[in-house]
Amino acid sequence: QNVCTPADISCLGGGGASAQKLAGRTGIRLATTPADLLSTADIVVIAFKPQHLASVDPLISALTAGKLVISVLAAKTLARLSAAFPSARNIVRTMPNTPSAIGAGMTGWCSLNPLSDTDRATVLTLLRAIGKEVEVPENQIEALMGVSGCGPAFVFEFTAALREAGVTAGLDRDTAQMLAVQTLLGSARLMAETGTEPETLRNQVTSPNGTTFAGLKRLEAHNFRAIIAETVQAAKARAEELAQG
Ligand SMILES: NC(=O)C1=CN([C@@H]2O[C@H](COP(=O)(O)OP(=O)(O)OC[C@H]3O[C@@H](n4cnc5c(N)ncnc54)[C@H](OP(=O)(O)O)[C@@H]3O)[C@@H](O)[C@H]2O)C=CC1
Ligand SMILES: O=C(O)[C@@H]1CCC=N1
Repeated sequence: QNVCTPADISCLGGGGASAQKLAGRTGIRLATTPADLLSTADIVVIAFKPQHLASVDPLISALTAGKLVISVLAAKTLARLSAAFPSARNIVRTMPNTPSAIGAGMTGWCSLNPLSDTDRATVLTLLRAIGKEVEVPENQIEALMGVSGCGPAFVFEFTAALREAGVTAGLDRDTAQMLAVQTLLGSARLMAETGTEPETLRNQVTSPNGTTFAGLKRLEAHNFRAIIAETVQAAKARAEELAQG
């Protein structure tokens, strides 16, 4: 989104090929060691798997002194991050989602200490470059993870189910896939661009005793909303469990 240039960014992986590929694809600099990575950095984004936090602590803890650390690690609390990066000038815990890859992400975030005006502006610029952002109290991050962090997977599963239902109903797979994806996209844009409640838009599709009504009755009979509530609750509960570990 042109908020910075590739020359402003350096990356370091964990010994695999991902950082090299990223650098090759984007033109950002591939650092050779944590010291090389962090010597000129002011902001450090950590994006490895949560279970790697313990093993990278000794390498980078000291090197983050005075820097702003931004974490995307699921289930790693600000207290845990603060223990790992005790001399960072501040720490931001984020929960992004995969649509950020195309600038349509949704990121929830919170910070260890109130952000300075400069750091807040930087954080907002970075997060808005990949989609929308919302600041939430840390005790809401697990709930937010259940809705928007894991949510894309639930939406993809719904899309696949809609496609398969189309195939069962007599469509070929490619046509059913196109219908399902465009229906999701169009419905999401209609909600986002009009700001209208989904229930109102649903009602606008539903003629009395018509075809949509017949379909919605089946969703209700199978407790669609209860299933979704259980799904989000399970993700939230697992996130809370992992945060304890
Ligand atoms: N997937 C999602 O939807 C979401 C994921 N997250 C969080 O994002 C993080 C990354 O997840 P994801 O992208 O799926 O994971 P990936 O496995 O795709 O990426 C992990 C990255 O971490 C690097 N890495 C591994 N070990 C180290 C190390 N010791 N030091 C530095 N880098 C290392 C890997 O590099 P290499 O190839 O060199 O090993 C790789 O680039 C996780 O913490 C996850 O909780 C948060 C929100 C949503
Ligand atoms: O499943 C996970 O652990 C990560 C966190 C949110 C989305 N994916």
